[in-house]
Amino acid sequence: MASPGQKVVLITGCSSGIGLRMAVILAKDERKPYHVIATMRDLKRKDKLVEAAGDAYGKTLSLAVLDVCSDESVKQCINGIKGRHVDVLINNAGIGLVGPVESISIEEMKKVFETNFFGVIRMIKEVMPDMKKRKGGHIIVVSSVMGLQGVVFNDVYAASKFAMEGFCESLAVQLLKFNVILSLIEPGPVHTEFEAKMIQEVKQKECPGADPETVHYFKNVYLTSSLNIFEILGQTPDDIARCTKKVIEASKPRFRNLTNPLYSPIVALKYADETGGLSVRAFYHMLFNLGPLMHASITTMKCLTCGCLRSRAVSPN
Ligand SMILES: NC(=O)C1=CN([C@@H]2O[C@H](COP(=O)(O)OP(=O)(O)OC[C@H]3O[C@@H](n4cnc5c(N)ncnc54)[C@H](OP(=O)(O)O)[C@@H]3O)[C@@H](O)[C@H]2O)C=CC1
Ligand SMILES: CC1=C(/C=C/C(C)=C/C=C/C(C)=C/C=O)C(C)(C)CCC1
Repeated sequence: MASPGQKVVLITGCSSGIGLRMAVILAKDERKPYHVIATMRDLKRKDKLVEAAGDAYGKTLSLAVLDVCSDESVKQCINGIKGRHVDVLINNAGIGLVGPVESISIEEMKKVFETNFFGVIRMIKEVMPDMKKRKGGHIIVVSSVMGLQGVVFNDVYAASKFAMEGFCESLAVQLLKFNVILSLIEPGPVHTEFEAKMIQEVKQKECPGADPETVHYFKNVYLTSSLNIFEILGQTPDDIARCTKKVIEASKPRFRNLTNPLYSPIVALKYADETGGLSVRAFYHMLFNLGPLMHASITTMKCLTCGCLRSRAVSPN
């Protein structure tokens, strides 16, 4: 239970990856400003979290069951919290989906929206009314760079994150009137089970209904580029957790928080050309024409962002 003065932070999807590291980093803050309720849909998956939490487990970190796809589970979890009081709600639980659209069933697509979109809304609907009454609270949503810019063969996943962004952009305005803050965290590629599941999905999927040429682009061309991007630009779950902690602790938290400055130029293409042609053509070129040079072109982009190429251009020495 939270001690007086501690903020109650509830996080969804803490069995692995970003949610797990967020729970641990917040619970292990030596000043003990937080009581973290780390939730997961299946407590059988708690061991990694419990081990990483160490001494904090049972003190500044407690566990609860929560499946974001179930009204009952969400209600039960929130009703189990003293006074239903949540200061910071971190919507982290999410699933990926890759593949040619022709080969994905509508049921599979709905599952992605049920988790990534309705799962977040279900949480917000349960927690927000109390925050509005108290005139305080912070809702964090783990979106993605794919909530701003689509990526080939991630059509449905990107759509679920775009939907979330639209929902949050609209809601943030109303919430401000009630002193409730809403922030989006927008990571690029992060090394978690999400990446491993994506690789497994590409390798294992038989892609029924998709033609051989499309399957080749998915299994060979996309997978190679995607692995390159994870290798060159990938962040760790700790990077995302630290960035989120800063957002929670900021005196004026930002609405949008892109966590990876190296990925920003890829998102920026969209805003550089309002017709949308620039990003579509650039991604086409990177994917289908650059092939093995993709690695080099992303490294160049990275160097442009970090400044080393720019400084070399200014000073030839
Ligand atoms: N990794 C990446 O490259 C990026 C990830 N993101 C986003 O970050 C968030 C976390 O993903 P990440 O840590 O990378 O991936 P992981 O697969 O490691 O973690 C996802 C977590 O969500 C949980 N989850 C899935 N469905 C439900 C559900 N119905 N109810 C409750 N929990 C559920 C999983 O639980 P279980 O163990 O039970 O499956 C798991 O704990 C997601 O929203 C993802 O979209 C954003 C940008 C990049
Ligand atoms: C293939 C490919 C790309 C891939 C980007 C990837 C793979 C991004 C992954 C982001 C993740 C995993 C977000 C999670 O929410 C680019 C760079 C757009 C350029 C065009 C070709």
